Amino acid sequence: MAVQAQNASQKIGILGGTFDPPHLGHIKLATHFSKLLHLDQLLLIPSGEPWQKGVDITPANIRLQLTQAAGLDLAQAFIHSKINTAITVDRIEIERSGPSYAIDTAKALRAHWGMDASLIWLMGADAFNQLPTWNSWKHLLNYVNLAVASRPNHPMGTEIQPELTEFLNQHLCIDPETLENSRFGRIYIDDSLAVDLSSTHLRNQLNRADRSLITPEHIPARTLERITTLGLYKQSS
Ligand SMILES: Nc1ncnc2c1ncn2[C@@H]1O[C@H](COP(=O)(O)OP(=O)(O)OP(=O)(O)O)[C@@H](O)[C@H]1O
Ligand SMILES: O=C(O)c1ccc[n+]([C@@H]2O[C@H](COP(=O)([O-])O)[C@@H](O)[C@H]2O)c1
Repeated sequence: MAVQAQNASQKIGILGGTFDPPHLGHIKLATHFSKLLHLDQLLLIPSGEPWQKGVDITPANIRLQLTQAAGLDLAQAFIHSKINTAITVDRIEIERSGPSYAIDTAKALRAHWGMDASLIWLMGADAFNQLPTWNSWKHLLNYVNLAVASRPNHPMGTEIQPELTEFLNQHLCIDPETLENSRFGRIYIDDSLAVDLSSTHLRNQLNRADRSLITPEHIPARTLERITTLGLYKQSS
């Protein structure tokens, strides 16, 4: 059984992503876990060099602007849902050179927030299924917990490798209270989200003639406005 640290004081959620662009899947993931886990802070962390995403990624400084707009959209969603979590867009991965490894971010955030904070890395089932491809992935839980949300077309269990199943069995907790009171070392799986949206699909739609079909139901209002102002994801670009 993994070492667990109990009685955390501050609860810090971490949502890392390429955010190319941010969408309602990110907003709902963040809203759901901020409420469920009573997060004090949510850090939105745009990836500097998302080394697994290929070459056609929008420059980091533009994705940062989109993430900042999404942070404002999220703040509005929090007011609407009466969630008291503070939101910060953290440039930690953009300011660090080289590939964006979660382990480096987790270590730096632990040093920043101290040993008493509960650090909770939020992710979708697709990211969790890919965890064994991340740099030093087994060490990640020495610094943070994981909260994993279900995602359509990414079933957990069937895609998952034996090594990850064993890791999950060692660290799984079945209730969110255990997670929020642990400083690191636990994994909570939540199967209540079903948002069938992805950045790739939305980029493709924005790139085609059906651009007008994208509404704030897909990409939140301020983020969509920023995409339009910057002229992103157009056929010609
Ligand atoms: N619809 C969704 N439901 C649940 N989690 C999601 C959803 N979309 C993204 N996430 C999670 O948000 C984090 C950041 O995602 P990312 O910025 O890579 O967007 P994406 O839509 O997954 O991109 P891509 O189209 O390249 O797969 C990841 O942990 C991912 O699993
Ligand atoms: O640490 C790694 O090797 C690693 C590999 C892929 C993704 N990640 C992290 O996962 C988060 C989401 O990444 P992505 O690629 O799904 O947008 C982001 O914070 C990345 O830093 C991390």
